[in-house]
Amino acid sequence: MGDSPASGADTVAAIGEFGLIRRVTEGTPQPSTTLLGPGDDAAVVAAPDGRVVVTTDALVEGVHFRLDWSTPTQVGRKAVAVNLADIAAMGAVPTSVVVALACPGDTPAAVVTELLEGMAAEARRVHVGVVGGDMVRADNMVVSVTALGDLGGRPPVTRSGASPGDIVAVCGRLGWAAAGLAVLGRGFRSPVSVVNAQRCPDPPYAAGPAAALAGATSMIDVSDGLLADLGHLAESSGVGIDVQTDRLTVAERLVDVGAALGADPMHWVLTGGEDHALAATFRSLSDLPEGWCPIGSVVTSEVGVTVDGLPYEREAGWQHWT
Ligand SMILES: Nc1ncnc2c1ncn2[C@@H]1O[C@H](COP(=O)(O)OP(=O)(O)OP(=O)(O)O)[C@@H](O)[C@H]1O
Ligand SMILES: Cc1ncc(C[n+]2csc(CCOP(=O)(O)O)c2C)c(N)n1
Ligand SMILES: [Mg+2]
Ligand SMILES: [Mg+2]
Ligand SMILES: [Mg+2]
Repeated sequence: MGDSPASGADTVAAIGEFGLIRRVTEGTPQPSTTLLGPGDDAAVVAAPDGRVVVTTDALVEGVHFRLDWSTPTQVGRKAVAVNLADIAAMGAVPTSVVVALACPGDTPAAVVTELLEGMAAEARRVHVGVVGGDMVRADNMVVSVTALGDLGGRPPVTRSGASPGDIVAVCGRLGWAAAGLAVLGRGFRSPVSVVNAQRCPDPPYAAGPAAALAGATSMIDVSDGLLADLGHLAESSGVGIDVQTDRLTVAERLVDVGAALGADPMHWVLTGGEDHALAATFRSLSDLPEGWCPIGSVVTSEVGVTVDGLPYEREAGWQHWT
């Protein structure tokens, strides 16, 4: 599964760049919004409302995933999912995905094909195609995805539209991937529910456009941690946000894992990234679409995020390089 380099005929180096491209693109079905798919210098995709939403995020082996923790399929799914979550966080629906893969030459070709199949599978969940990509040599694996999306005629839901008096709400899981990371980091492989949440998120894609339709005033996906990402909303909007911990449910599974590892599960909920829940603000409680839960409010205090009215003393979320 990638932890022992393959030798012989079926490595990336043996098949070569163009053989590999043929292997992963030929015969791949495309949805009707793909007007011209992989194989030319660029793809052509429909942009139904004349505007295109575009986002990109890269996953790096050893930083975002380990091939002894996750299958190539899970890594591929995750790489696409984190990007589709950013499209959803704008209130858009995805229209297509392009992918880039860098890996060493002794990577088994099966690792590459499974990874790309995982990407295509996650894209298929939202009825979009992988319409192009790139494959290059590198010392470590890097998977980079660009996703395009469509606003369906609505304005984008930005990070900057929250105002005092708004309700802060979330849709999706919080703390599960962080619990999974803690489990994997200690060398365990179970409970599988939290470990799988770390291996690949299950973002509530449809909740983004639903929030937009319901009049969400701002929105973000939780990639780095709830407090860290609400911090981006607060800063962009120039507001304060207070999170009420009695509004946050800590799943029984997280309580159990926290007890087993001597960790505080509420800390995972407040600061764990990688579940890609959506967090948004709404003018009133009655605006919240199904599946959204109120967790706090936008306040007039200084710009930033508080927890139960107080500053949070620990790290608010993940930061590269610190
Ligand atoms: N090198 C860059 N050049 C231009 N814009 C960038 C660059 N890196 C990040 N940005 C922009 O900065 C903003 C914040 O980026 P960030 O990666 O933190 O957002 P995100 O993808 O929502 O979070 P995450 O990466 O944790 O999933 C985005 O609009 C992104 O496009
Ligand atoms: C092997 C391994 N070590 C650590 C982590 C934890 N981790 C990595 S990136 C990130 C935040 C989102 O990143 P980004 O801001 O780049 O989207 C988190 C919580 C992991 N997933 N795998
Ligand atoms: Mg990003
Ligand atoms: Mg985001
Ligand atoms: Mg992102």
